[in-house]
Amino acid sequence: MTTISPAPTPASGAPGTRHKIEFEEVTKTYRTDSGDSVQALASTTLSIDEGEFVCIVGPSGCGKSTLMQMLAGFHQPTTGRVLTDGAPVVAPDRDRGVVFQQANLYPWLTTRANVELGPRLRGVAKAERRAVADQYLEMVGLTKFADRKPYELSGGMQQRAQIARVLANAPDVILMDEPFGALDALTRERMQMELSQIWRERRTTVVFITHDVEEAIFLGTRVLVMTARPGRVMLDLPVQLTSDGVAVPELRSQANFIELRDTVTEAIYRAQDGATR
Ligand SMILES: Nc1ncnc2c1ncn2[C@@H]1O[C@H](COP(=O)(O)OP(=O)(O)OP(=O)(O)O)[C@@H](O)[C@H]1O
Repeated sequence: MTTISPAPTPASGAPGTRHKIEFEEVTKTYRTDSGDSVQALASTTLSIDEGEFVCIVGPSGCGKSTLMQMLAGFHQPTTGRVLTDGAPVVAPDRDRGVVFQQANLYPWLTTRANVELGPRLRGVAKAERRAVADQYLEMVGLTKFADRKPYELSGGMQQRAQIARVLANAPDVILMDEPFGALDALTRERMQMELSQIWRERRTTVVFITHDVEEAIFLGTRVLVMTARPGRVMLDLPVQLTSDGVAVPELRSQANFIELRDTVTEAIYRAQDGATR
């Protein structure tokens, strides 16, 4: 039976334990072009351990992408600190690979050249980087399309190529912002299975934003639900549906899956209601 426990206290590790990712009382307020302030994130303290697959859900505009962009190093917090391996995040870094909703492949490069790009920019020798690219292209089922240009690939294939490109950079942490949001239902399910498989093989720390509650529970080892803006984590649920944490399609009809889905959905409704009051 899946355990549902209340959100852990902010510093959930033992004293002196170093987490993979830490948010220490992080807030974010944007200043718009017209001079207004928009507080996207309320004070957020959160820790994520190595190998966790953390899914973040919440109402539209609640600050999910803001949280991830600070973790990626695209934005700095207004107050507080974001740390990885105990060091403040000050800029984007190849240790944190980002997969966006729309695959952002370079259109003039072949699929293989796109995947090879990271190792190439790091000065990895040609034979080695080609071997790395081919390994990941095979992993995502794109070997036959290695010499094609992105426009010759379907949306799902481009997304797989983007994932291969991120993996080829051997990041410590993979950040995914609604990576399957633009895909049709069938492709989306296939991609979820592939991602789960990749995670089983590598156990890379993953932070994954989605609007799809079932996707979050299916993939995550932990699901965070955020309140409406200014966002903060209102629910922090561990998910243990299989012994190795890997998703299989049958999970969706299990009673504990449905129970978790209802708990998370109800929390999102509460968050939305809170926003409209
Ligand atoms: N660069 C920016 N300048 C001003 N306001 C911003 C900026 N980026 C985001 N915001 C505002 O901050 C709030 C949170 O945005 P964010 O994109 O983080 O939410 P989200 O939860 O990812 O939304 P969605 O689920 O719709 O993608 C929103 O009100 C948004 O309009």
